[in-house]
Amino acid sequence: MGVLFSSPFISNPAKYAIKVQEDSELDSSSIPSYDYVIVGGGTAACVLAHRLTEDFDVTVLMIEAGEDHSNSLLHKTPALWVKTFKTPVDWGFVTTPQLGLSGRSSYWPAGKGIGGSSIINAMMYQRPCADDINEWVRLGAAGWGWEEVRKYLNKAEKYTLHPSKSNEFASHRGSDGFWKTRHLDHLPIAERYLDACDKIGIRKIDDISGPNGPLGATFVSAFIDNNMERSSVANAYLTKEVLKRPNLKVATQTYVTRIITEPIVPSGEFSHKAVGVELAKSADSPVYRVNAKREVLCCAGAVMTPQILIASGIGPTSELERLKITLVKPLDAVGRNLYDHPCVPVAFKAKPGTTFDYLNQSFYSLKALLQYLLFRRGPLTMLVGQSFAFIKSTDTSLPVDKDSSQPVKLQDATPGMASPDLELIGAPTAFRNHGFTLGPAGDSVFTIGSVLLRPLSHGSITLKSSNIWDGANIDPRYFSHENDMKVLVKSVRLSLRIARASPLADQLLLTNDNYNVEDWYHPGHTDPDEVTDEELAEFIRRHSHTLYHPMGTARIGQSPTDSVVNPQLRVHGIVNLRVIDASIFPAPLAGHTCAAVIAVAEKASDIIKADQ
Ligand SMILES: Cc1cc2nc3c(=O)[nH]c(=O)nc-3n(C[C@H](O)[C@H](O)[C@H](O)COP(=O)(O)OP(=O)(O)OC[C@H]3O[C@@H](n4cnc5c(N)ncnc54)[C@H](O)[C@@H]3O)c2cc1C
Repeated sequence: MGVLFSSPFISNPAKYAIKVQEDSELDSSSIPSYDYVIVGGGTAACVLAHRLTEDFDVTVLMIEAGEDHSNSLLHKTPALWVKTFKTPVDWGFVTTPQLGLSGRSSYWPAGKGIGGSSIINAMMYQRPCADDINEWVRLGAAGWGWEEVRKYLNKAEKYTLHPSKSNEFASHRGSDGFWKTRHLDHLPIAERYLDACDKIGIRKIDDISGPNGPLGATFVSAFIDNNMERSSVANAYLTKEVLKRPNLKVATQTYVTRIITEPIVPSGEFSHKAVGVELAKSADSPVYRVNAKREVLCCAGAVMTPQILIASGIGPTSELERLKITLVKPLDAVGRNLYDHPCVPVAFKAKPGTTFDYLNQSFYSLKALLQYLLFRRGPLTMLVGQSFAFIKSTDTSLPVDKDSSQPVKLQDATPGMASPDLELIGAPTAFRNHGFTLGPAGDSVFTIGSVLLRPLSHGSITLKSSNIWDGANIDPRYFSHENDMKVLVKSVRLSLRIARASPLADQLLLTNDNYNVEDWYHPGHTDPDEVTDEELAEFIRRHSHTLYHPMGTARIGQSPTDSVVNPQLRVHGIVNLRVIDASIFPAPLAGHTCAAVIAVAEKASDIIKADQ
C-alpha cells in the first residue's frame, strides 16, 4: 500500500524529498521514494498523473517547475491566450539567430505551470491525420498505427455538439473523455473566408478531424468547455477529486535538474537503470533528491526533455564530451531531429467592424469582458483563428504559382495522399509578432497565417554548458532546406488570391500596389500575379515565427543509433526511464499537436500499467 498524502500542491521540496549534503553520502533508506516520479507537470504529465493514480496502490510524485494557474481568468478566457506570453506562466525561450530569418532570433513561448503548454496554447483542436501517424510505424514505432492512436484520441475527448450541427456530425469524435472540445460561434467574415477558399478550389469540409482527413477548409473546433472556459489538460485531468487522491503528490515551483542512474553489472542491452531525480528551487538553492521505485517518466516537453537527458549523461557523445558531462548512455538523437512549424501572417485591410480590432478600444474591451464574466458570451469566447484550410503545395489544381504554366518544382514532404503540408489560418484581427506588434491605429485587419506543416529543415537543442541552469541553444534551422521556403512562398501567394476571391474580397479594402516592405499591408496588398517569389521570400524571412509546435527531440524508433526511445517509450539502454511528451514524435505532424500529445500519454499510461 502506498504512502498517504493530503495536500495537492507542495512548493517546499523538504516536504517530499531529502536534501543532498555536499560532504556526505545519502543513506539510501532515507531517500523518499514513489513508484513513479514524473518530471514536469505539463500536458502529457497530467494525463499520466491521473491515469497511474487510478490504482490506489501506486504512488506518484509529479514535479513541475511552474505554479498552478488553473483558476486564473487569463488562462481560462479563450480570447486572452496571447496575454499569457512573456508572463510567469511562459518559459519565454528564444532561439539562436536564424539564417533563414535574416539573422533574427525567434521568441518561443512554452507553458510553465500545471498543465504546461495546454494552459497557454491557442486551443485549436486537431487530430493528427492517419497518413502522418501511419508514417510513425514505418519509422520504427511498432504498435503506434492510426487505428491504435485513434482509439486514444477518442478516449481522451468529450465533444459537445454545436447547436448548428446535426448528431451525425459528431459520430467520429470522442464522447466520454475528460478533455472537453466543441465547435464555437464565429464572426461572419470567418465563413466568408471559407467560401473564398472554396471559390479558388479548396473544398469546404465539415471537420478537419473527420474520417476523410484534413484536406479542405472548415471552422476551427477548440478545447473549450460548456462554460466557455479553456479545457486545459490540468482542468480536464487533475480535477479537485483527482488532486485529493492519497497516492498523488504534486510538487510545484521546483526544477528537476538531473535524472539519477546507476550502472547495471554485468550490463547487456541495458547498461544503466534510472533510480530517481535531483531537484532544486533555483540555481543557488539546496539540491534535493527523490527516488523512483518503479520508473522515472520524463515529460518536460520537446525543449526541456533533451536538456534534462543531456545533463544526466544521456545524449550525443560529442556533446557530452564538449560539456564534460560523465557519459551514461551515448544516444546521438537526443536533442537532434528538432522540428517546428514556422508561420507567416499576412495582413489585409478589412471594412470597419468586420473583425475583432475594435476591441483595442477600452470601452469595447471592457464591455466584452463584462459580457464574458456575466453571460459567458461574446468575442472573448471565440478563438483568434476561426477558420482554416489544409492543402498540399503540390496540388496542381490550386493557383499557388505566379505563372501556372511554369510551376515551381517541389519535393513532396508529405507521407501520403491525405497528409497536408500547408495550413492557412483565417484570423479576423491584426496578428503579427505573436500579437505584440499592434496593427495600424483604427484599422480593421483580416490576417491569413500560412503555416509550413511538413518542414524538411530540422535543428537541434544543446546545452550551453554542463550547468543546466545556463539554458540551451535552441536552433530549429528554419528554412535551411530550400524546399521549405518554396512551399511557404506558394502558400503566401495563395493567401493573396483567397483574399481577392468573393465573398471575402467584398469585406476587404484591398489595393494591389503596396510594395513598401515596411508597410503593414505588404505583401497582402500586392498583385498576386505580379509580386515575385523573392519578394514573398523576403517577407517570410522578416516576419515568420514559430506556431509553437516543437517536437522530435527524443524521437521514437527501433535503434539507438537514430532514436531515443523504443516503441514502449523506454529510453534505449536505460531501465526504468521513459520519455512521454512531444519529443517522441519521429516526424513532424501536419497540424496542431496537443491532441496527439494527449493521445500519446493516454496510450503510454496503458503501456506502463500493462508492464506493472
Ligand atoms: C503558445 C502555444 C500555442 C499553441 N497552440 C496550440 C493549439 O492551438 N492547438 C494545439 O493542438 N497545440 C497547440 N500548441 C502545442 C501544444 O500545446 C503542445 O504541443 C503540447 O502542449 C506539448 O505538451 P508536452 O507535454 O510535450 O509539453 P508541455 O505541455 O509544455 O509540458 C512540459 C512541462 O514540463 C515542465 N518542465 C520543463 N522543464 C522542467 C524541469 N526541469 N523541472 C520541472 N518541470 C519542468 C514545464 O514547465 C511544463 O509544464 C501550442 C503551444 C504553445 C506554446
